[in-house]
Amino acid sequence: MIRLGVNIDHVATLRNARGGTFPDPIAAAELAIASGADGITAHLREDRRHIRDADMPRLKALSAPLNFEMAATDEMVRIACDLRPHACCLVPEKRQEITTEGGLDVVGQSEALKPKIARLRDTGIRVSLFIDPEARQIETAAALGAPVVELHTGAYALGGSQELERLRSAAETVAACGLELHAGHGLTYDNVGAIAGLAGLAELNIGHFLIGQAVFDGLGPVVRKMKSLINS
Ligand SMILES: CC(=O)[C@@H](O)[C@H](O)COP(=O)(O)O
Ligand SMILES: NCC(=O)COP(=O)(O)O
Repeated sequence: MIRLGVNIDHVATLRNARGGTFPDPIAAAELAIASGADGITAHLREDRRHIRDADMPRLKALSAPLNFEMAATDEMVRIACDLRPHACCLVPEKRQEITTEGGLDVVGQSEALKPKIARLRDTGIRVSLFIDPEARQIETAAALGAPVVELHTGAYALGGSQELERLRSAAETVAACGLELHAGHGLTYDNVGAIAGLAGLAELNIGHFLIGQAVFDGLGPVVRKMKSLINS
């Protein structure tokens, strides 16, 4: 069974649009879990544009594991080590970007990442690195001691014809390096099938599409449908 992590960031985007407390991302996470989500993913961005600090302990208290997406900054490492979520996924961040545009350059930033990964691991947190599907990035992730990589599927989702082959080849490298394989970004009902077919895939993290489609069908049915698509 491939696990489905439901990313609830964009429930918080909607909440923040009016500056109040509705809709509550934690209530959405509870509904997602009740509908079959195996975990909840939340990205505490440095600019707090969607998920806010006060959301994180409430998400951690839920019955499914929390995957805390974060930039590899001292501030975020401190917050994560205090919170102790099940997992932390280190992602790149640019202040002006609309969404996470690419993977973390673990090759270029390996020296800076090494102590942060070690600190998270020493705290008992499972560390995942959100990277592009490139052999050098995967091999460096393994050398840095990260047990998991999440391959960025954004370029594939935008329709790059070579991208599925890159992801397939990357999945082989992930297996050869002995890492656990996750994937996500930009996935929908229409494009998830080929990604769910990647050899060795353990987990998908999906957010924007699920929250958008929930406007039409409701979050429970949407989570159930995605869960059945990824495991069919
Ligand atoms: C890292 C990632 O792919 C998702 O968490 C995504 O970043 C959702 O948040 P944004 O849409 O703000 O990027
Ligand atoms: N890490 C990817 C993620 O959590 C969800 O990305 P998206 O489905 O919101 O594009």
